[in-house]
Amino acid sequence: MSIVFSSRRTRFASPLDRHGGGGPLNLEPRDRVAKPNENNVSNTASRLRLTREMQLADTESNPESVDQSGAPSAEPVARAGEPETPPQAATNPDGPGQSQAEQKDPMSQPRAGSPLRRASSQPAQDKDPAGGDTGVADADTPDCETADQSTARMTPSASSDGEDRMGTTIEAKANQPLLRPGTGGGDGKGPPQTFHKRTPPEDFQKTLRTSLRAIWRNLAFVLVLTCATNVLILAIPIYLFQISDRVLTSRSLDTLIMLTAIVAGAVIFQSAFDAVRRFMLMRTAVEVAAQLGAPVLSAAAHASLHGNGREYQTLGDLQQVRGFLVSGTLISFLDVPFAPLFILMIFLVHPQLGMIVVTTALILMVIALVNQKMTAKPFAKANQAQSLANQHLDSMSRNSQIINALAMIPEAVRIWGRDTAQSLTWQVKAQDRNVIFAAISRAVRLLTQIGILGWGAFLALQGEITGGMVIAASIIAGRAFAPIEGSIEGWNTFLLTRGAFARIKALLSNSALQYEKLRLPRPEGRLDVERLLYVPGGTKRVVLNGITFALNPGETLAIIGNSGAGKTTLGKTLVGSVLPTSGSVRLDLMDIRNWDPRQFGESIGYLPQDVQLFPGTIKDNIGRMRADATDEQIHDAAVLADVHNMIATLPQGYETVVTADGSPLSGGQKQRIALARAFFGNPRLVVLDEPNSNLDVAGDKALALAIEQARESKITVVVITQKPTLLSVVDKIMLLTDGRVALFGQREQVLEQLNGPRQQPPEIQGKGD
Ligand SMILES: Nc1ncnc2c1ncn2[C@@H]1O[C@H](COP(=O)(O)OP(=O)(O)OP(=O)(O)O)[C@@H](O)[C@H]1O
Repeated sequence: MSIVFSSRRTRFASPLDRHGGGGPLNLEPRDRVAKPNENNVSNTASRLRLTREMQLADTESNPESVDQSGAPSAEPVARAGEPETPPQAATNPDGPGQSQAEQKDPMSQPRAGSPLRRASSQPAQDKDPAGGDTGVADADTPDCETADQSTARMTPSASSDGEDRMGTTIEAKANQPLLRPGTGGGDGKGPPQTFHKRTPPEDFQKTLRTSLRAIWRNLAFVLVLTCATNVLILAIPIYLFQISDRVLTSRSLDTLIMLTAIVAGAVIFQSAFDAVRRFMLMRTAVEVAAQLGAPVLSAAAHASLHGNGREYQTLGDLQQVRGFLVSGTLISFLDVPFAPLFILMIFLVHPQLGMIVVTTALILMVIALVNQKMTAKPFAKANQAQSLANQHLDSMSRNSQIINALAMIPEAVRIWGRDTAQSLTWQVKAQDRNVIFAAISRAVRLLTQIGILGWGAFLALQGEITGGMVIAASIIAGRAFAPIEGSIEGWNTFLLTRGAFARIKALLSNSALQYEKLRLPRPEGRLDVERLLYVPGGTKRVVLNGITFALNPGETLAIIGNSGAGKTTLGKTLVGSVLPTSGSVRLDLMDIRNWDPRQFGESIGYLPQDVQLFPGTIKDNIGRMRADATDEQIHDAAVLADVHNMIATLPQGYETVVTADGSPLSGGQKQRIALARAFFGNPRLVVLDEPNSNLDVAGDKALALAIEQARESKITVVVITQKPTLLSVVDKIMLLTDGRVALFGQREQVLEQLNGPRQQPPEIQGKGD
C-alpha cells in the first residue's frame, strides 16, 4: 500500500528552499529619489539601459554611492500618497547628467501604472525635455498623447524610442541571476526595469528527438562494453577446458601459471567493463529524467487544459522508463544478442551439442512469446485499476478536510480499496502466469544443461570430444541461456516500459509546437470580445452564446446573472483558460491565442472562483512564485488589494508559510491574498470571479477601493459578482442570462433597466439575493 502513496505524491519544489526561509521585506523606496537630469533625453536612456543595469550591482554593493547622490532614500512607500517635491533639475536637458543620474539610481524610472507611483505623481519627472515620456506619473495629467506615448506610459521598460519595447533588455534580464537569491525578500530596490520576458519557443518533439539521440548514443557505448564483457566471459570455460585437456595431460606448471594469469586478467577486465556499463546505464537513466522531465511536465501542463486530468501521470511513466534503464532486465536484453556467439562456440565443440542448445533457445523464445500473450491483458487491467485507485487517492488528499468533517473516511477507503483490490487481483493473475512461465523456462534451461553433460559424456565415450570440452560446453550453454531467461522474466517490465514510453512520446509529439511569438508592446488593456460561442467538448450545451462586447483600457465591468448563466465560463475565456468553440477574445486588438503566453500571463490578473494558494510563503504567493518578483512589486500588489495591513498582523508577516489547503489563513484572507496575486506585476487586464464571496464588510470596502484604484491605474477590470455592493464602483454592467448578454451598458443605464430609476444598488435576481 505504501507503494501506492509514495508513487503518487509529486510535490512542488518548495519555494522555501529557494529563499532559504525568507527574510523580511525590504521596502526602501529608492525609486522615490528625485535626481537632477534623470528625465533627460529618452533616446539615451534606452542606449544606457544595459550599462545602467550593470552598474546597479555596484550601486547595491556600495550604498554610499546612493547617499552621495543626495537621495532621500529612507522615505517609506506608505507615504507615497504625499506630494513630492519635483526635482529641481528636472528640466535640465544636460545629457551626461541624465546618464549619471540613471546609473546611480536604477529606480529613477517610475513603474507604469503603479498605484503607489501614481499617487505620488511627479509631473516634472515624467516629461523629458524632448517631449519623450519616461514614466507614468503623468497619467494624472490628461495631456493629449499619441498612441506611442500612451504605450510608453504604460510600459515600465519602454522608452519613447520604442527600442526597449522590442525586448532590448528582456534577454539580458532573463540571463541575469535571480533577484532574490537566498534572501527570501528580493533586493528591495524596486521592480526591475523589465518585468516581462519572452517565452522561448518550445518544440517538444525536437526535445524528444534530442533526448532519444543522447540515450541511443549512451546505449551504443554500453553495447560495446557489453560485447567486451560477453567475450571475456568465455575466458572461464576456455580456462577449464585448457586445464582439463592440456595442463592435466601435459602436467606443465608454466602453462598453468600463464593460463591462470590470463584468465585472472580477463575476469578483472570483464568485471570492470560490467561495472562501467552499469554506471553508464545509471547515468543514462538520470539523463532521461533530466532531459525529459521538464518537457514532459510542461507538455502535461499544456495538455491538461483540454485533457482528462491524467496528463500529469506521464511523469510516473518517466519514472518507469528511468527504472527500466537501471534494471537487470535491460542488462539481459543487452546480453541476448550475444547468445548466438555462445551457441556458435558450442557448435565448435560439437554440432550435436550445438543443436541441443539451439533447440532449447527456440523453446525458450516460444515460452517468452506465450508468456507475453498470456500476461499482457491481466497486467493492463491491473494498471488500469491502479490508475483509478491513484486518482481516487489524489482526490482524497485534496478533500481531506471534507472527508474528515463528514466522516467519509470509510467510504473513501472503500472506493480506493475496491480499485486497489481489483488491481491486485489482476496483478496476482498476471504474476502467477509469469511465475509459471519463468519456472518452465528455468526447468528447460537446467534440463538442457543436464542434457549437454549427458550427451557430451556419451560423445566423450565415443571419443568424439574430451571431458574438458563437455564441461566447457555446459558452462557456455548456461551463459547463453541466462540472458534469454532474464529477458523472459523481465518481459512484463519491458511491456510496461514500452507503454510508458509510448505515452511520453504521444504526449510530447501531440503537444502543439509553441512557436516563438512576436513580442508585442505592453498592452494597454483594451478588450474586445466577439461572437463568443462555447459548447463544452462532448456536450451539446451552449454555455456561451454570441457574447460580444468591448472595454476600453481602464474601464471596469461587472458581470452579473443567475447561477449557471455562464459568468465563470466567460471569465475563463477572457483569461484564456477556456478556449471558445468559436469567436474571439482580443487584448489590444490581438487575439489572446496569438499573444506570447508568458507575456499575456504577465499582462493579466485572474482571481478564480475557487481560490487555491500554492504551498509557500505569502510573498511567494503574491509574487506568483516568481524568483524575480521584487519586494516592492509584492508590496504594491498587497497594498492595492488592501491586504498589507492584514499580513502585517500575522506573526511572520509576508514570510508566513501557507500550506496547500490555505491554512493558517481564513477563507477571506486567502481570497484577499489571491486578489493581491491578481494585481501583482501591474497587469493591464484583471478578471475577478466572485472576489467578495468570502469577504466581510471591511473586505468588501477594500475590494471596492482596489477596483477604483485599478481604474485610476488604467487597469481594465472585469468583476463577476452575485453581490450588488460592487456595482457602485464599476463603469459598466453586463447581465448574462443563459449564456447570452441580456443587458450591457453604462452602469446607470443598466441599473435603470434592472430596477427602475433611483433604485441603487439593485437586487440581482438569483442566488445573490
Ligand atoms: N466543461 C463543461 N462541461 C459541461 N458543462 C459546463 C462546462 N463548463 C460549464 N458548464 C455549464 O455551463 C453553465 C455555466 O457555468 P458557469 O460556471 O459559467 O456558471 P456561473 O454563471 O458562473 O454560475 P455560478 O454563479 O453558480 O458560479 C453551467 O450550467 C455549467 O454546468
